[in-house]
Amino acid sequence: MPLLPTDQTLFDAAEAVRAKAYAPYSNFHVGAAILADDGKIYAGCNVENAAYPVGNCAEPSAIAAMLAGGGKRIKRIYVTGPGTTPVTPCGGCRQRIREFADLDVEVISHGVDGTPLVMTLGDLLPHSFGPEFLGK
Ligand SMILES: O=c1ccn([C@H]2C[C@H](O)[C@@H](CO)O2)c(=O)[nH]1
Ligand SMILES: [Zn+2]
Repeated sequence: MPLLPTDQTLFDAAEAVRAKAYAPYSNFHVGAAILADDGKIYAGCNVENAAYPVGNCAEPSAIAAMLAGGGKRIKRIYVTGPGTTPVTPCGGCRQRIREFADLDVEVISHGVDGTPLVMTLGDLLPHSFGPEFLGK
């Protein structure tokens, strides 16, 4: 199946930033593109480090870009990676997305050549802990 047509712009943004990923250690380049509540698209890539554990994923880069650019909430997020297998956010990133998205927000993942996998944040992170537990 081809891309969901209305998501072409988000996919293109994820792919454009994926080309800028700094991933010399894994050679696994990831891009993330957020459609935010302000209607803008914010993108980020993974940034690895010689001290492996301090590298970061694409999703927090995109979240940081959103906040820096004035967006506050994630309305939709696209994650792209190499190959044909959808790249779903890692566990830590699911929690990071949780901070800024409602549980019905769709997280769309796929490799550049693959079929999109559309899941809600609630599907990806069931029974989750979030800001409302702390009164936010
Ligand atoms: O959803 C994901 C999964 C992995 N990575 C990155 C982390 C690391 O740089 C590389 C290999 O795990 O891919 C992301 O950016 N996002
Ligand atoms: Zn991650």
